[in-house]
Amino acid sequence: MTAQLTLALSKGRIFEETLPLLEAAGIRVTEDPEKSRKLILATNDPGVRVIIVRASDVPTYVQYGAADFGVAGKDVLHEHGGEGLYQPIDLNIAKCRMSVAVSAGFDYQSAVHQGARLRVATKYTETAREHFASKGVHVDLIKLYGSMELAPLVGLSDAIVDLVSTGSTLRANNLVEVEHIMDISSRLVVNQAALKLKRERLQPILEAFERATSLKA
Ligand SMILES: Nc1ncnc2c1ncn2[C@@H]1O[C@H](COP(=O)(O)OP(=O)(O)OP(=O)(O)O)[C@@H](O)[C@H]1O
Ligand SMILES: O=P(O)(O)OC[C@H]1O[C@H](OP(=O)(O)OP(=O)(O)O)[C@H](O)[C@@H]1O
Repeated sequence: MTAQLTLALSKGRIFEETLPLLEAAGIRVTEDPEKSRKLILATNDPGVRVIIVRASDVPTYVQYGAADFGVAGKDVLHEHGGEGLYQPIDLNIAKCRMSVAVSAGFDYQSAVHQGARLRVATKYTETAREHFASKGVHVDLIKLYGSMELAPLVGLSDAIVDLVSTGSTLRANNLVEVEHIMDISSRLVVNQAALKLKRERLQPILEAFERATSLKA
């Protein structure tokens, strides 16, 4: 009997941008997560199923082997730490950057140089902690789960650490990007035990993903 493979994806951009890669491996998801409330989706391959989880939960499902493989942003992987995960391929999808942003009138350089504590609101506390520690800037981190752009506008924080792509969310809220922390794209992550035990099933899919990714680059 061939092993069943479970792929963890989040709804939205990661699901949409992974579909062509799956197709390159001959796999078609037969249900639409935007239309269905189902969390386990079938594919045309009876040996492969897709589970729909929150973007930030993908590494956890894969780490514990509840999914054999998944797709997660570098932002999410950096926060998770990557324990128990093999990360063979940068899929070059869901591309954006992690940045520090402040209200347009805020003098960030002076605030940083004066050595005062900076209040920083973010969902990405580990990444922010590392970034400011490497610069020797003292920060008070305020953990948020979304709509980070609001925090400086209502006095919750001096700065935010968030993802930026087109910059339109920052512009719409009169914020400016003052530091680029890292470029972000999504990676394929594989459970380390599954990589050994289900290698025969996984390998052709990983190879197809790799080919499709390099063709796109
Ligand atoms: N504006 C963007 N442009 C391109 N890629 C993005 C953008 N925003 C986020 N991403 C990338 O896509 C991934 C998934 O983002 P998505 O918005 O679907 O989930 P999320 O709302 O950040 O996560 P969660 O549901 O766990 O809170 C992010 O982890 C990031 O790597
Ligand atoms: O620079 P931009 O192109 O405006 O993208 C940046 C926004 O995208 C992400 O949010 P989210 O995924 O909630 O928003 P989206 O799906 O509307 O991009 C991120 O947290 C920013 O708020």
